Amino acid sequence: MAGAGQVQRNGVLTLSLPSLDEKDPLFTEKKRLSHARNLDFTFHLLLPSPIRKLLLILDEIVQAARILYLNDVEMYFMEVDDFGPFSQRNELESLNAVLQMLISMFSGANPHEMETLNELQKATIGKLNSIAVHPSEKVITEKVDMISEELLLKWGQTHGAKLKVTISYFEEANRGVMALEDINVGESALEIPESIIISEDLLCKSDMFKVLNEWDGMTTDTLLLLWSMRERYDPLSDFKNYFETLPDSFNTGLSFGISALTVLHGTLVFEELLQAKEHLRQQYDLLFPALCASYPNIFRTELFSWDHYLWACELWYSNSMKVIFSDGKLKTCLVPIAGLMNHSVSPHIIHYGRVDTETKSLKFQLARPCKGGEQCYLSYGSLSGSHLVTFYGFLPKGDNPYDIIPLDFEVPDADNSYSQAVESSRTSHMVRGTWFSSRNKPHIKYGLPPLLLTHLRSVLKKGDMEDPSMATEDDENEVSERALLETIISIFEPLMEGLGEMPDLDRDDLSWDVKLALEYKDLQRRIVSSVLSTCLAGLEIRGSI
Ligand SMILES: C[S@@+](CC[C@H](N)C(=O)[O-])C[C@H]1O[C@@H](n2cnc3c(N)ncnc32)[C@H](O)[C@@H]1O
Repeated sequence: MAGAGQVQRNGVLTLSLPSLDEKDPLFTEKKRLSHARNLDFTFHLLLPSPIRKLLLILDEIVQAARILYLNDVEMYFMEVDDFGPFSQRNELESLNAVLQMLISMFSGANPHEMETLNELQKATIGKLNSIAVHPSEKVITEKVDMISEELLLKWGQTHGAKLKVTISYFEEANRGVMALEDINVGESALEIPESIIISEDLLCKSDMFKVLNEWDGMTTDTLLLLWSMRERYDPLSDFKNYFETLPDSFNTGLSFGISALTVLHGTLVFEELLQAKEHLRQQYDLLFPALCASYPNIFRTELFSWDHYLWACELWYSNSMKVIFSDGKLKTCLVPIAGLMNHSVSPHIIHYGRVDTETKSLKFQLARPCKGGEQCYLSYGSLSGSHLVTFYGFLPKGDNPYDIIPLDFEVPDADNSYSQAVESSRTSHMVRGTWFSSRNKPHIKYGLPPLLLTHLRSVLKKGDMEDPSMATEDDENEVSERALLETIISIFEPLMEGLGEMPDLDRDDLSWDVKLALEYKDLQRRIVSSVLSTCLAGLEIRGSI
């Protein structure tokens, strides 16, 4: 998306957000939505304008930016008369785009324009500061051994890393990074030189690369995995300081034991975990013991066990980032120091994917301010709880808007009348906790996604067509609304039964994996229960129960 503001000399200030990107998979949807809402991405301001008017225009600009930066889940759950905010991620992205647009206009602006831009910038920063965030976790202050982390920081700084953060211990997430001073929007909390980022570029220097390049089916990702398995134990590694800060075990879902898996039986993540683990085991069996037998000097048996392989997989799943390097190539990499940042649904940093070609460093710039002494959080992406449990081994605090339960309906037969009755051709739908829609938005009906309701109404309408009644239109609407709610209940009641009763256990005595599995199941129950409650409340209003 390219765009900028533009200052004109005739008392009109033209503000332009980036235009819609045709490569965006949601391009058509976003175009339709902005038309339907009468929103443009260019705004003309008559100068001078009273502050009240400026703030009204700013609201409109933010509304347009929200559409520009919607992702597929946010778009799916969007209600007809809901203008946002849609999520913290979307809000941060939108407000930062507005800020960038304003900043780009300062040079070349005359005093009147400058005054207006200043007012708009102040109001945008005010909006950023007022985003409700989940409180930062507490730093553990008692003496914790941080020798390897301190060595890592020193090593990074000698290689040119610039840091406004340090490494600390936190209650839930183990290590994380803490701001040493107040850091403002746009400032970098960390700058990591490209030269100390671990990527495929290192592989060509390795003897592994020479022998494995010809190995059937070898990919760069597998090469990186194998490289890190050996590098971890190499006392002469250039990245010794980095490897020494890594934990002995990662505790992701891929390491769940039988008891935790038993807890998860009947949930989505259960299948996801089994499949992921099975896939990794197959990959391992394709490589070992063959590699150890063919190249015993490079692949020492004791370093390439299944447990070591799983450790390396968990390392890359939970710690790697995708970054565009200064040569323009997108590479999966491990970024020393920055790899210690934790994820939050209220992150400070949302974009960190491109090496700055001037400084040849990866900058972690803040999208919202972070106070000195607080943990500085990253966004790992718009990830669901099941993905976070499987590949990262945690569930974030606070409401995660991407915690969805997918619902796949059968594809209607193309040439029967049923398919014509189904207005939406979409067959994959989803729900999430209805608290996301109902909170502060009392006009929203049921808190269930409009696309799902439309789909089910169409299916039910078809059912009625086969059995035409003599009822009036009002009666019909009332009957179909009840049928809709009853249908949703009939989908979700078995799901709730499948999740079973909450066991009455003292969780402090449980192992990390069983605790996490129970936490995940609680979350699923909360989501399903919110859907059932909203439908039951709807039926009650209609006097049906
Ligand atoms: C990139 S590392 C971050 C550094 C990590 N905390 C450590 O001490 O090595 C990612 C891992 O940190 C943990 N983590 C990240 N964000 C978290 C959060 N919000 N709550 C709990 N654990 C978190 C998870 O174990 C995850 O797999």
